Amino acid sequence: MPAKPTACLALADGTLFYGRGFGATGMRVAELCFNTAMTGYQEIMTDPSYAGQIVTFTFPHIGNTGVTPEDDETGDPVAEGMIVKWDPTEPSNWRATGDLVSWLEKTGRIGMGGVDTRRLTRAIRQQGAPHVALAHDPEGNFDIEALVQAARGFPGLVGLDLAKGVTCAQSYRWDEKRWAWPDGYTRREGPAPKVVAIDYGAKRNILRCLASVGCDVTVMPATTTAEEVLAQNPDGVFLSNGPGDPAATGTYAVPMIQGVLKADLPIFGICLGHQMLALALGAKTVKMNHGHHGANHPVKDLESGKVEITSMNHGFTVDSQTLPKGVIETHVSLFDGSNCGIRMADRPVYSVQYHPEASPGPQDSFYLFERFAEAIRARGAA
Ligand SMILES: NC(=O)CC[C@H](N)C(=O)O
Repeated sequence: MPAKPTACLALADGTLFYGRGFGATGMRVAELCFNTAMTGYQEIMTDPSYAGQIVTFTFPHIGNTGVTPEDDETGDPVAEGMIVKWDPTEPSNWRATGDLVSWLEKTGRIGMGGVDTRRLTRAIRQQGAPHVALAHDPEGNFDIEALVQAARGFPGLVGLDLAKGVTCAQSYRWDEKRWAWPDGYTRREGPAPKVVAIDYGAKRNILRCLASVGCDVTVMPATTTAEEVLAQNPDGVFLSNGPGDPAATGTYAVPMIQGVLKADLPIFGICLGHQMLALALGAKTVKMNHGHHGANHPVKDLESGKVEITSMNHGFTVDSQTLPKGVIETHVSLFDGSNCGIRMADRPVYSVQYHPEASPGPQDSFYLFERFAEAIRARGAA
């Protein structure tokens, strides 16, 4: 710790953490979470589901592999800032085109190093994801009272629809497949079943996974109506991940999903998409204490008995007690028993709370994309 810290994190309860600032300067207010992934900091920072949040990385070495535009899950970082144990070092990776610190500076995100992230993680677990203000000033001048007040002024994520801020402005086609050595990204070609993917803040790797299992993907904005979706004549509909409170985004997404359900098409949802499918089927969602954010979360598939190690990023959850008749709980978290998947008993409509696209994380759950493509083909699509 230098004589004069250049970054300060103020929690709404008045707890203060000091460290070394890097990246952009200024102040950000947000909800604070922690992520336990050992790799993939760039994918995490650019995951649109992190809108309104600052991420504490429990893995101490962050920044070692630099950054590359190939690993962006969307255009620029979406998380408001990052808190790490050690200051980022010079990157060492053949894929790197830049370093983490310059990238944060260029894209207006604050970083803070030199923090006892174990103590901070414990505080997050004990308090529930706190509201915080993170300030970076190279001169080290902080108005502590103003920072604590700013943290207290953050409205929180409950009731917040953030999907409209991160969705695409217009529909577009997607044909890029998953990254594979030695060719990197390649493109899907030829006739294929048509999938409409509703973008509530979709991670690019989800779209790549859909293309990799042979879907012709059209991405549509969050506020698209059921009529507009069905006018595309899709063979299947995908509901993406995204930030904020599913109940708030659900005010317009749920009527769309219910309209599409009437058309009896295969539907697949991930994370926010899972939560909103559950809402559309009549269940309820609730805010969790500190959520699940990491790449090491064990999930049990209740139908096969198999355990998958999954990637997670969510602060809300589906209350499985509220699932209506005809909707089956298919997956549960082995950390806390919370709901991790549902399906309709009588047709290929299903969703998971976790991230089968990984990015970052293990790829145990890729079979869910294959299952979606099979369900579509089983109904006679190209
Ligand atoms: N990754 C996501 O889609 C997150 C969903 C929702 N915003 C949550 O925090 O629970």
